[in-house]
Amino acid sequence: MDLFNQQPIIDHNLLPYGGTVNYFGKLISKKEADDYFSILMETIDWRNDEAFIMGKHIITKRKVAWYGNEEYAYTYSKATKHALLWTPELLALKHLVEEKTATTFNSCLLNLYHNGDEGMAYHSDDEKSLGKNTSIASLSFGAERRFLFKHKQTKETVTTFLEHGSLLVMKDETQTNWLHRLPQTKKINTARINLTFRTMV
Ligand SMILES: O=C(O)CCC(=O)C(=O)O
Ligand SMILES: [Fe+2]
Repeated sequence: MDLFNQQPIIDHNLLPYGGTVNYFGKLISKKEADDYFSILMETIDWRNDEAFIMGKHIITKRKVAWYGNEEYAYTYSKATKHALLWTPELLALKHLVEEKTATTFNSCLLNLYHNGDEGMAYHSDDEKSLGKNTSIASLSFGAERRFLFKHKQTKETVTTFLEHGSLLVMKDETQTNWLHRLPQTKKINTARINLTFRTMV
């Protein structure tokens, strides 16, 4: 056994209480992450996200896509979406993430932020279709962006950075007790792709 070539055990929790967030850092080399970024840009069926919020039809600047083991249907903000079937690259990334986290996932929500003008407001991924205390594994490619957590009761915040080729895992009661967001920033004018692997129940 090569003791110097072992993967470090990721047991550091970014959250002080009420959930578990593990940041695995750069899991994928720069070269490979660059390749994934270009391939995902080209092969994913990117669409502007639609929602009906307080009677208004909203179309986001950010683009999204949804892939899975099956053509799952999912309704949120009164818009119904259907999952597409895995592309070869998404399937390879799913296997990599499953191996690192010892968890299985059956779907993936993808986000494309063209630049720092685009972000995501505070929310929890606590929809019924995800079940309680679900694990969500988030892979990032492209521009490094800040990522924040805010506790629903104490309002305490935790901040981290999501690097090119990195993996972040949110699990246990994280979605019950904490919100998360990707803040907009004037400092970034390049694109970021994010993949969140999830388990639909
Ligand atoms: O872009 C990110 O890192 C987070 C995306 C996110 O929170 C979500 O899709 O629910
Ligand atoms: Fe989220």
